[in-house]
Amino acid sequence: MLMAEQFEKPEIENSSSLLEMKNVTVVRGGKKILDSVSLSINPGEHVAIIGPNGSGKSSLIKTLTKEYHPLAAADGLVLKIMGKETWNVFELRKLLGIVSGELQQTCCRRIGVLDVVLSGFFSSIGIYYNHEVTPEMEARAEEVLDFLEISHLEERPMCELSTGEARRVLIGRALVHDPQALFLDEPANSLDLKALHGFRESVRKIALSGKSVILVTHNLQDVIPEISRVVLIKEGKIFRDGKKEEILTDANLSELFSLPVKVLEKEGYYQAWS
Ligand SMILES: Nc1ncnc2c1ncn2[C@@H]1O[C@H](COP(=O)(O)OP(=O)(O)OP(=O)(O)O)[C@@H](O)[C@H]1O
Repeated sequence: MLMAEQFEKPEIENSSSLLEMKNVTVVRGGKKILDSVSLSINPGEHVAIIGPNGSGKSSLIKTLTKEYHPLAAADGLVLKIMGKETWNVFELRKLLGIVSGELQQTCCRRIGVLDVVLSGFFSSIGIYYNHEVTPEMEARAEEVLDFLEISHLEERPMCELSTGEARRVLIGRALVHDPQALFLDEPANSLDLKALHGFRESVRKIALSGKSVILVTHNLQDVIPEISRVVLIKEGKIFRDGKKEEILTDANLSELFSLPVKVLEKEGYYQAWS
């Protein structure tokens, strides 16, 4: 992953924090969907944000990507990403590689895999007449496909790929611009066992390469062993935050999901039974 250094990047302040949120409240449809959220994540840290359906996980990501805006009037509001409060949205989205089911649906068109990966340079979906794709960009896209072991898919259209293959291509799109962090929103939904295994191995490789992996999920099975910190979110509030082993307990998960839950750990992976 050396060639990424050749590409122009926005100036990032020398920050000790990848992400700093204090008192972030977001209101949508007359309801607080994030309620005084305070969360700080360091560069290189791998974190799982876990919560039930409707707890505010996607809203948290949308707040980071400036799709949702916090209530400016909140006391002591801080929302800094890589030390900065104000961002050009396109630059920001390049620096935060985001992979979600929503993005996968948007990309499910007759666009070739290589173009989808290249479009990560332009924060677009597909390549258009005004995009200048350089040989260096193509080489970088090929390098990313190779890193993710999906070079054989390069010429296939996205709409013909399996869910697992498409998910990995979107990781490639997110990685092509060498982001500081990879944000995965419900990444393993609808993957079968083999696809799940391949997907986890790719994410583990990225985590070990030094990038932050921020995983947002309701499924404990998605939590790769490299993740050491878990944040539980319930009804738009941070409910627990700490070391994975201390947070993923029967008591915490039962309270989070409002039903009796048993947590099992095996070889660094977790599962919840109810
Ligand atoms: N634009 C919006 N307008 C109105 N309500 C919204 C909006 N976006 C989110 N919400 C509400 O905010 C709450 C949190 O939604 P969010 O999508 O963040 O949950 P989630 O934890 O990602 O859920 P899931 O696991 O089902 O994807 C839900 O009650 C949802 O209906």
